[in-house]
Amino acid sequence: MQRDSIYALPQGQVVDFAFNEAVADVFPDMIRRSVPGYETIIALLGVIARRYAQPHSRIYDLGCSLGASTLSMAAQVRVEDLSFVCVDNSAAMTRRCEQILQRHLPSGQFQVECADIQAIALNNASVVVLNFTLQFLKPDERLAMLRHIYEGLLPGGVLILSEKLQFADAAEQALLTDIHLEFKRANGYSELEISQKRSALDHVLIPDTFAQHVERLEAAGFTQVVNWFQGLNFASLLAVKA
Ligand SMILES: C[S@@+](CC[C@H](N)C(=O)[O-])C[C@H]1O[C@@H](n2cnc3c(N)ncnc32)[C@H](O)[C@@H]1O
Ligand SMILES: O=C(O)C(=O)C[C@]1(C(=O)O)C=C[C@@H](O)C=C1
Repeated sequence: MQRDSIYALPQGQVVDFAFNEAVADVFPDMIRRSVPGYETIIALLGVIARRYAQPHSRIYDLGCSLGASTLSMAAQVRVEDLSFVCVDNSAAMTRRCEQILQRHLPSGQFQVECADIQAIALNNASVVVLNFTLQFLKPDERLAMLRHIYEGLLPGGVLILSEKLQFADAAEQALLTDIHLEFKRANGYSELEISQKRSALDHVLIPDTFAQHVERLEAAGFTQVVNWFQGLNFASLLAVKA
């Protein structure tokens, strides 16, 4: 695995974070060292998908990056005639994702699309995964995305939504941000790497509060919303369509 050193040297002006070739090259290392619980979430996604996957349906992995969620689900799910649709608008990601999935899954079982997840057709879905992707959409476009997913889900289908959280309570926000920075230091990131990445993500990753997520999921139509994981300021919810 290639080590992430993207922000190791001082950059005159830190540009907005983008999922480009350089990020795609180091992505597995970057996300493991940045998101507390990432590996656990990936492993448990598969277990959750196993419960909800329906025969003759599709699983959508939206903002798939290198396909980690799809690989975990494909290893767990055991139903007949199930296919995976993996979508990302970064060509650097989808090119690598296609190669990785080809090595692990039968070619008829998956498709990888380079597209905006807001523009894709979505239907016959038993499971939809947004693993750290919704946070990159403009806040005023997020409800429409969830409604689109809800419409494309089969009855009994599930959306698994993982996000970085922010907190309405200033003390809770400060405490969890602080421990998250300690987590990054413990994983070998320098102060310079941490601060440059924070500037790069500033207007790009806009987190919501847990309450905003629940309210938006309910507004989109989901009846059961459950917080199944939290590691510091990162959480994952599951939302079921009745
Ligand atoms: C943090 S990564 C997701 C990680 C991945 N789901 C995983 O579990 O390993 C976010 C991904 O979402 C993609 N993305 C962001 N906005 C998007 C959009 N509007 N349409 C498609 N992909 C998008 C990015 O290119 C990036 O690869
Ligand atoms: O908050 C941070 O510092 C992060 O790095 C978070 C985050 C994410 O949640 O997607 C941002 C970009 C990278 O893809 C990996 C992790």
